[in-house]
Amino acid sequence: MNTLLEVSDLRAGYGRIPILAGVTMTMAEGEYLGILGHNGMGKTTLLRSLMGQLPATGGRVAFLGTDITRKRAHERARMGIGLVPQGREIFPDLSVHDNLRMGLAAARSEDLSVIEAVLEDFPRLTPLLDRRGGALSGGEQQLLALARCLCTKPKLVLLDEPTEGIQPSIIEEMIETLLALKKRWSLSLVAVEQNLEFITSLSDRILKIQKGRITGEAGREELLSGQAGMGAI
Ligand SMILES: Nc1ncnc2c1ncn2[C@@H]1O[C@H](COP(=O)(O)OP(=O)(O)OP(=O)(O)O)[C@@H](O)[C@H]1O
Repeated sequence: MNTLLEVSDLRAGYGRIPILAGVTMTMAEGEYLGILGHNGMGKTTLLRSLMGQLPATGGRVAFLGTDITRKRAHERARMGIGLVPQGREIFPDLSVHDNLRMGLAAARSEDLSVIEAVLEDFPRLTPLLDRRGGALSGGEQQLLALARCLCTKPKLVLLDEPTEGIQPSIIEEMIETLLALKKRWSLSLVAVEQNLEFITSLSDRILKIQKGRITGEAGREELLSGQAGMGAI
């Protein structure tokens, strides 16, 4: 498998406050990578930094062999990186269909067949296409945010705490959808989470983040057997 993402000693923060204190990690094309960490450990900061929304103050990020450390978010989006932010950030006053069209517009596309193709993996959204985004349940909004991101045809999706405040039945559906996407679209994923079950069901590998650094890999067996709960992270 080719290397998709190579992050070396990445540093970033807000103003003078350093948050990422030298993140180093590598992932292969087609891999689903989970990153597990408590509140405030830098998970969102890492994803924003990988997306280019937050400039690196040190280190290097390479995507498919190209150095993207200084590239801005829209350039990274064009290269195939998509972010589904925490809190979803859908457009509440636009219909579900128009939200998806905003995804297309972000990719400078008018090809509506992309929306149809994406909807095949999101049957729950099809009967809701005319409904206002803001009138969807939290779980439906999360599915919409993911579907909208897919309309940009990303190779790599960065998913920020998708299970936050969402019913278990929709979490199950999200896991099934993401696993189907992995096969059908050869998608790669970095998901940051605090939900152990979600991350273990989905990920090929799970890394632990602590105080802005990757501190090691969490074994899936170990996590599933409850030997290494969040207390061990
Ligand atoms: N815009 C900002 N300005 C200043 N500090 C920030 C900003 N955003 C986040 N921080 C700080 O950076 C640190 C890491 O935050 P981050 O959101 O990356 O953590 P997280 O692991 O995603 O946590 P959570 O699970 O609570 O979302 C925290 O101490 C947070 O207070």
